Amino acid sequence: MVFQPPFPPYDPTDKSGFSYETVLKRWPVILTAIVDQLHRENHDLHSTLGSLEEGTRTEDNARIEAKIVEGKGIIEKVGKLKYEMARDYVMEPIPMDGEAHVDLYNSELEKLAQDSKNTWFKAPWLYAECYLYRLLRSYFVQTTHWKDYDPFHAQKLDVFTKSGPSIYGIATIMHELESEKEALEADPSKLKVLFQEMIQMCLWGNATDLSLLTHISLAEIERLQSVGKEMQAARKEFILRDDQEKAWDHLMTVKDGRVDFVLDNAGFELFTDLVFADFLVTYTPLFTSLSSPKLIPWFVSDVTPPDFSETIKYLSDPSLFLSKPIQGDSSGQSSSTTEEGGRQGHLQKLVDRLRRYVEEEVFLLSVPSGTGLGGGLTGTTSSTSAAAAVASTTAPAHSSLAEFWTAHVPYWDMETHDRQLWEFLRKSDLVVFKGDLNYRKLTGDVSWPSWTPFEEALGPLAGSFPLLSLRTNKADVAVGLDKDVLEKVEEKDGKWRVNGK
Ligand SMILES: O=P(O)(O)OC[C@H]1O[C@](O)(CO)[C@@H](O)[C@@H]1O
Repeated sequence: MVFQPPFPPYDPTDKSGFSYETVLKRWPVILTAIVDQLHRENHDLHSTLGSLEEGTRTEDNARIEAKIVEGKGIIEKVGKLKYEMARDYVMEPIPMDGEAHVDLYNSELEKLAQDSKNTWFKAPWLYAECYLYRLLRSYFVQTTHWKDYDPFHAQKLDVFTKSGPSIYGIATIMHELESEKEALEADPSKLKVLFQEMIQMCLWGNATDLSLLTHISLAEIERLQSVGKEMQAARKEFILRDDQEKAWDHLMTVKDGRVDFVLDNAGFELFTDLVFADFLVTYTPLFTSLSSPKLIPWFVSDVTPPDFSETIKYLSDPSLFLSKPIQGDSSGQSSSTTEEGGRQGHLQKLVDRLRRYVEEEVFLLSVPSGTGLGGGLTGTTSSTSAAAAVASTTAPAHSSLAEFWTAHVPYWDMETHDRQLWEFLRKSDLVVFKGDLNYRKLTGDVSWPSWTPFEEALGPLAGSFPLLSLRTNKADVAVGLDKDVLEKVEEKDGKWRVNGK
């Protein structure tokens, strides 16, 4: 039985909504960026060919030429898609490309056709956006040479390299906290304050405005302890709600427990997720942290299995960040060498610990190591399956743990659509859903009145497992607000639903 919410889904037929703006302006930009990226790749391939001597036609040449032709084919498809989208054409069925969910997406498309909602400006936004990324994936999967290509990879890496200052800042905070470990462990109430600060840090990792990250230190923790809840609330600091306090109390008592992260963006946000996981497995009795990536390039910047390994690798490579200017440094002067070395040392220590957690399978990915795009194993597979440690007792086959996240299905239907995954998450001690899209899927992206309690908006998922949703607002749906708060926020900032602040 699928859940029927009492409100309609957001869709672009409401021209004042964010989905209209997205279909009209934002998706075309994303599609154009893919075309530009492919042109660049093809140009590079041409240059490679050009640099080879006349008459040296090798197998490699033939392969490069074939890849260029296929690249042109994808460019044409993306261009056609952009044309049709702008003109509100009917959305075509996804071709049988051998990867997940073709039938699921296409049968939903047929249902939408019955109500004449199977076009770009009429389909529910959540469905259409997920369909878009799945359709794009089919263009690559159907080729021989671009199957493993992530058209967003260069963008993800570029953003990551610009996050150096925030990454170093957090590494230094973690370093300082480590030196206070004894004081923290001796006083669980300090750890609770730290938990709420970690949630903040992990939350703002999802924002575009990284300046909202706070500085955490033992002194700051003690100050927060001393001012108490009312003062914190008055200063608009984030405080734990009662149910979050209960979740914390549970985490502190559970033995060999597991925290799950349903990941969102690669790079800096993934780094903050790993730091939060590091805090949880280091300071609570939690034993493992299992992260769920997306199996295909998704919403531009989401973490795929190759991104996960790459992030850990690049964090160890200072050259990636060191050339970048320090954000917020108005002096225009670069930091001193000693300072640089100190920051580098703090990051290295943190990264060594993260690496060790990965090696010791304290940090697990929900797919085997070496999983490539689409879920297949790449040639670089290591013998250990990352999911194996968990799988040995509790997990179903890896694809069941990963595929659901690239379906369009609201999470209230998780039990119906992917019972194995639902059962698996039921054994988790905390499931952290990162980012806006996960929030939209948790609430079904329907137009709930904003004072609807979060639990109600979760539908039948409520109570399945302890969950924490960390999202900076990038879509219209928002629930769980008191009416007076809603009124104030509407007055203060007309764009609060979508501007991520
Ligand atoms: O990375 P996040 O936080 O999930 O954001 C993705 C969100 O961004 C958007 O593209 C809007 O900015 C939404 O379509 C989507 O919900």
